[in-house]
Amino acid sequence: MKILVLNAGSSSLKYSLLEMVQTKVLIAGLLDRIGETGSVHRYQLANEQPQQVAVNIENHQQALQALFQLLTASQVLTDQRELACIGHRVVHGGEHFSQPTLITADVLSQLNATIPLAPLHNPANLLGIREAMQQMADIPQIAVFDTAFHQSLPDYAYRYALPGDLYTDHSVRRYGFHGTSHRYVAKLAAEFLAKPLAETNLITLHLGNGASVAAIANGRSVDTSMGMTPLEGLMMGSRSGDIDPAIVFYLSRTLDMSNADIENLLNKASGCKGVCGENDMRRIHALAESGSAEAKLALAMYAYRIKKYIGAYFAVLNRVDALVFTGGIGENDHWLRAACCENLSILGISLDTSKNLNPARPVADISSTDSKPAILVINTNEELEIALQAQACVAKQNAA
Ligand SMILES: Nc1ncnc2c1ncn2[C@@H]1O[C@H](COP(=O)(O)OP(=O)(O)O)[C@@H](O)[C@H]1O
Ligand SMILES: CC(=O)OP(=O)(O)O
Ligand SMILES: [Mg+2]
Repeated sequence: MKILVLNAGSSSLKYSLLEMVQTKVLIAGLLDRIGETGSVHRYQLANEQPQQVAVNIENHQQALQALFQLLTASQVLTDQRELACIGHRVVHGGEHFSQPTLITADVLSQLNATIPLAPLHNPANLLGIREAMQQMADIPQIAVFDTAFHQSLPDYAYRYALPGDLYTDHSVRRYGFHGTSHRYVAKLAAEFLAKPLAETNLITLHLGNGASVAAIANGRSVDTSMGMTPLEGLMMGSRSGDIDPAIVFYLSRTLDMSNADIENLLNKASGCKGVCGENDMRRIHALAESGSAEAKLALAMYAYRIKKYIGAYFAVLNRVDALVFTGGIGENDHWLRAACCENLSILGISLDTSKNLNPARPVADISSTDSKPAILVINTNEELEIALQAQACVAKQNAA
């Protein structure tokens, strides 16, 4: 049984084709710079070297066509009908969607209504869905939401201290994101700790280009750092994370910046990029090693903010079975993991320096024997989690 997972961004299409019986990735790739000059199709077939092909892709329609040509040519999918379903990553599901959902015309129009909540993400996700429905009308298409796992937050965690009608009439609340990843690593963590997920308390740190923390009580998300949009919370590659909202008025009033300028500043030119000019963590370390004071400051700020959330979520959870590091940075950056765990003996956190240097894959405990919580490094797999959830959704539909 094969499932195609699509993650459509405004100028990119990420995909994975999975064989579900052996849970094997047959091919995974990325078409980027859609609609710009110099599009590149990067992909890797199972057990082969990564490939990179220059292509001319003007829109998402052409991107999907190029993808299907490649799937056929490389013989990983000879006929669309081999697909059990297509799983789509949808960043924002609003309050309506807390489960993976079979996409119908009705669902599409409800998804359209979420666009004002996620203007930077959902329009592109929907473009990918529409195009896939055009080109593969007979294959069930399932939406899997980044927000879904966090629908279990209690009201005192998801409400902002704003007038009530902004919530009741305008849906202004914390939603949280990266739920697919937080959920996936939570399952693996519980398995590793040999505890039922429903009895496991965790702090999961998803640290990639976007970054978020979740407090998980008895297997359910009870708080998370991202908010109504993926801009709140931790300092990220190019997003500011938490700031005083009054800075926005100051920028508008004093620097005469437009809403669009400020939105762009906070999303694309802030975070690590704003502080040291670089958003890729590997390059930030290289800059810091070559003596850049700004890069050192960015690293110190990045780790400091994570530590503050760890402290806060200990207070939320009371008992923490494990701290989980995941995402490109969480999985690979031993310096950062050490910096986040430094001087947290008050919480019983104690890292084993040598285990931290080279953790086993896909799950490793890098805590020292006297640490109270385990400290786990877990490779996330959002594509696999989306495929598993899409598969379960189709099975439920078929049973109904
Ligand atoms: N070995 C490494 N050391 C430090 N950072 C790394 C390493 N490998 C990848 N990263 C960082 O991971 C980040 C990307 O994370 P990833 O989860 O792939 O992003 P995305 O959110 O786009 O999926 C980048 O900042 C990259 O520099
Ligand atoms: C929701 C979000 O922040 O996603 P990403 O990390 O992929 O940008
Ligand atoms: Mg990612």
